[in-house]
This record gives sequence, C-alpha cells and structure tokens, in this order.
Amino acid sequence: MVYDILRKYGIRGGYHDQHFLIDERILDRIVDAADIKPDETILEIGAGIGNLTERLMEKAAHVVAVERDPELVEVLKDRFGDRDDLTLIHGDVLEVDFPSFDKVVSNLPYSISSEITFKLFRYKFELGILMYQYEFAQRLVAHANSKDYSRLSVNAHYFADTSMIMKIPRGAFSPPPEVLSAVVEIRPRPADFEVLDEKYFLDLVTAAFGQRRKKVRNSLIRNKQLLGIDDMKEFINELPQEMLDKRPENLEPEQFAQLANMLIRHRDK
Ligand SMILES: C[S@@+](CC[C@H](N)C(=O)[O-])C[C@H]1O[C@@H](n2cnc3c(N)ncnc32)[C@H](O)[C@@H]1O
Repeated sequence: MVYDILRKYGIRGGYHDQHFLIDERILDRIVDAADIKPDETILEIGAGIGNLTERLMEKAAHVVAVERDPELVEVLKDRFGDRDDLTLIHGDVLEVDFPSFDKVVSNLPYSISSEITFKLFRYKFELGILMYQYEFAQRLVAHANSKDYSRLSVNAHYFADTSMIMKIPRGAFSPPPEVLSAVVEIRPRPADFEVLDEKYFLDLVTAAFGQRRKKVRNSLIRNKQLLGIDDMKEFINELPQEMLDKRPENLEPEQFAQLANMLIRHRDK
C-alpha cells in the first residue's frame, strides 16, 4: 500500500510539487496505458517514494528514475538499492542528461511541466504517458479553433500526436493538490508539413500567441524586428491574406509553418 510507504519513511510531501499518487487502480491504469514490453527501458521523472517505479520495474527490462529530493532518493535507495534493473539519477530533471529510453511514464512535477515536455521532445522515444495539471493537459492536446489552443498546442502538434486519456481527481493523491490532474499520451512523430527553420517557426508562433486577440497581420507587423523583416508592411501583401485575417487560435500548425517558411525565404533573399 502506498500509504504504508509514506508512513514507514515519515514522508508528508505537499511542497516541491510533492503529491504522491496513492490510488492503486490509477497507478495500474497508467502502467497499462504504457503497454510496456519486457525488453523496454522506461524513464520516470520525479520517482518520489517509488510507487510508480516499482510497477514499471515489474514490466520493463530497465527503469531510469530521476528524483531531486535527497530525502526521497534515500527512500528509493532503501527500497530498490540492490536492484540492477534500476538506474537512479539524483538530480534536477532540467539539468541531467537522460540515457536512451523507449518510453517515459511519470507523474510530473507540475510547476515545470512545460520545460520538461520540451526537453523530452529533444529526445527520441516511442511513447509518453504523463500526468499533468488538468488545464495544462487541455492546452497540450487542444486543436485549432478551440479556446485552449495555444503556443503549447502548436508546439506539441509539431513534435507529436497527443491525447488526454484519463482525468484524475484530487483525492487520488496524498496530500491532495489544489488542482485536477490528467494523464496525456504523447506519441512523437515527424511533422507532416515542412518547416525550413524550427526556431523561426516557434518564434513566430510565440509572437502570434503573445497577442492572442489580435489578427496575425498585426502581430507580424509588431514583431517585424524579431522576425528580421524590415519591409514587413509591404511584404505582408504577398502573404496569404486569409491567414493574416485570422487570430492565432484559428490557424492550424501547418499554416503557421507556411507563413514562417515564406517569411524566412524573404528574409534570407
Ligand atoms: C507529483 S510528485 C510524483 C511522485 C511519485 N512519482 C508519485 O507518482 O506519487 C513529483 C516528484 O517530482 C520530484 N521533483 C520535483 N521537482 C523536480 C526536479 N526539478 N527534478 C527531479 N525531480 C523533481 C518531487 O520531489 C516529487 O517526488
């Protein structure tokens, strides 16, 4: 029982994003969703007291668990210290390098969800089953023409297919967080549209969503320096007008890519 582990080691949590998943059925459903094969290596970020870790180790060939809190690292060492199918990395997830892994399964520290997700997209892996704050998860999976569609959604769709697979109540954790949670499935894949310069594309998306209520035309003019186009006011007439008349929330990722490609070709002429 997860409660027994917390009690045995005198762990309370509640700070540093420490909300431990105590609902055993939800822990099992998360592991099932990862469909772990016996030869796979699984990365877990924020292993805590090892409640998810032990379930991952039952299925996988190897688990790489990252945890920052020294007290929790001691718990993990005490519980699994002598096992050679676990690599325990004591450190900040944003600073360590991950060894290669097939899948990532984690109940993430919510305050750095965005940074962790974009760090993960720099690695090659097959599947992510990740728990986020519910609102963050909604933005991660949102499609164009919805209120949750954002810079995060466009970025995520560029790197992967995403879908929300479970909504998790506060009572599934100890101590309960103030927010609802959700589990998201992330399947990385190459984008099915061309992006000439990834950074430029992502900068354009950021600039457009920086003025969410404005038409894309206005954001381009306002950000002409950032985008490196001195004659933006004139060049804008050569871009597809139906895209410029829209707000960013109404542009598909592929349309952002088309605009970015046209702008960068003009800039580099
Ligand atoms: C939401 S808890 C999940 C704990 C456990 N895996 C579970 O499911 O109950 C998040 C965990 O991430 C750890 N954590 C927070 N910030 C971290 C960071 N920057 N790097 C590594 N671990 C971190 C916390 O100490 C905590 O154990």
